[in-house]
This record gives sequence, structure tokens and C-alpha cells, in this order.
Amino acid sequence: MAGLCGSFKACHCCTARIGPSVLDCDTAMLATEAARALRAGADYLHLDVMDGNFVPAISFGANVIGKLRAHHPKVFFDCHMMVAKPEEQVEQVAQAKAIHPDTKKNLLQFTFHIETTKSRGKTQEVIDLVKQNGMLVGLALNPATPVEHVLPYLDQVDMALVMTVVPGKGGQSFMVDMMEKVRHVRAKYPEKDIEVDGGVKVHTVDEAAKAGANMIVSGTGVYKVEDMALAISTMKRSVELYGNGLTEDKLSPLRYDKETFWISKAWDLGNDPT
Ligand SMILES: O=C(CO)[C@@H](O)[C@H](O)COP(=O)(O)O
Repeated sequence: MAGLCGSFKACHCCTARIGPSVLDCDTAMLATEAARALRAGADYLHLDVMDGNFVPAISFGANVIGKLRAHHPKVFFDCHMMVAKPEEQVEQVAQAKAIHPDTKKNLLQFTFHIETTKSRGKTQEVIDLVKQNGMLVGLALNPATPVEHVLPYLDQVDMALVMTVVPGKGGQSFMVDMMEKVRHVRAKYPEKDIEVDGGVKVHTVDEAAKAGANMIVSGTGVYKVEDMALAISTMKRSVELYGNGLTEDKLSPLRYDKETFWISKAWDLGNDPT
């Protein structure tokens, strides 16, 4: 039986990955809260760095990311740099570099905003600097920024981040009109990671998946729901179904928090999945 994605014209082979944004978790317990999401099935962590300048709020910085690395040496960190001068933070964030011991994959991505570099003529410079420092590169664009602003650089970056809210805080509403940008990038880049961030929850993820996003950031949709494992597995299945075109019988299983309890037991016994 054929998959469904053909009818959405966004079919791709990019892996479905769910990355909880830790912004709205109990950040005083960051390592534990991260572990909770990973045990519930999260594929990576989306770490929101806010400088009180590019966005009004201040969250945490490179120092905390480095400390978090010690707790989660095998986890992919997508560092979303909502900072006015990303070039000033590249070296510090790179301190959290890691390579997965089995897959040999790079576990650190530096995702910066085109709005912070384009007007200063520094986009190319920052891309080069991030690569020189051994990290993967993500390029983000705000809702008000036309997709054409990032297109000249997408060949060189590992991921495009289409913001689906105005960056600055969690818990805002998903801007479905941003899906046009996702569709545009997916049509040009069938093999590139495309991430969406802002207002993505179990009831909005299908729009993003149908448009072609494969990396799904969700903050309150993961940390402020009753069953974190169910939310994560539901979002993952959406990308597998609408993006990868898998049939129902091939989708990842739905998971529930009760299962998380048993997985955490295994974790305590030494099978650390994080
Ligand atoms: O970057 C941001 C906000 O600026 C996001 O990562 C949010 O933290 C996501 O939270 P939800 O919108 O999913 O609640």
C-alpha cells in the first residue's frame, strides 16, 4: 500500500526527530528535565539561548550548555541562538562539542538567525566560523523574514529553522501561514533537515509534517501536557506518515508515560539511553 505523503508533495527521506525545547521546563533542574524528555522518546534537545537583546528575555548561555553536556554526552544538542551577535558565542558554545561513540555523528549544532547577520554582511562569516569550530550549522528565520533571505546559504548549512512564532517565549500560537516557507525549502531541498519551532503540539504538528518539516521543536507541547511520551510519539508518527510516507503499520509505536516508568527503571540499572 502506498504511503500518504505523495498527496502532500512534501515526501522526503529525512529522519523524523522530535526535540523538546527546554525553555518552559523546570530549568533549575535542567539535566533531570532533559533526561525526562529523552526517556519519553525525545530524539534531541533544543536549547534556547536568549540574550535580552535579539529577544527581550534572557534564558541561559554557553556555560549551561557545557554543563548539560556532561550529563548527556550522547545527545544531539540544537543550540538555538537568539542572540544579536552570534559570532561572539561560537567558541564558547563549541566547548560542548561531542561525537557519538557508535554512530560517529556530530552532536552539536549552532543555529543562528539570519536577521542578526544579513544587515551586517556577516552571514557567510558566521557559517564559516561555526564550521571551523567543528559544529553543524543551522540557519533560522523569523516569521517576518522572507524565505528568499536564507535561500542563498542553504547549500552550506545543515538545517533550516522556520520559526512558527515570533521568537521570545514559549506557549504562543502556531503560525500556519509559515508552512509556505517550509514547502518552498522542502521542494528545493528534499534531503535537508527542516525544523519548525513555536506552537507545535499534537494538534498542529500535522500541518508542519505535511509541509515537509522533519525536525519538530515543541516546548509546552511536551513539558506542559499530561503524557509526555504520548505527545512525543504522536508528533513523530505525524512526520513519518505525512513526510516519509510510511503506512500505519510501519510507524513508530505510540508510547505512554507508564512505559517511561519502566524505561527509567532500565536506565537506573545501567542501560542509559541518554
Ligand atoms: O524559540 C522558542 C521561542 O522563542 C521556542 O523554542 C519555544 O520555546 C517553543 O515553545 P512552544 O511554542 O512549543 O511552547
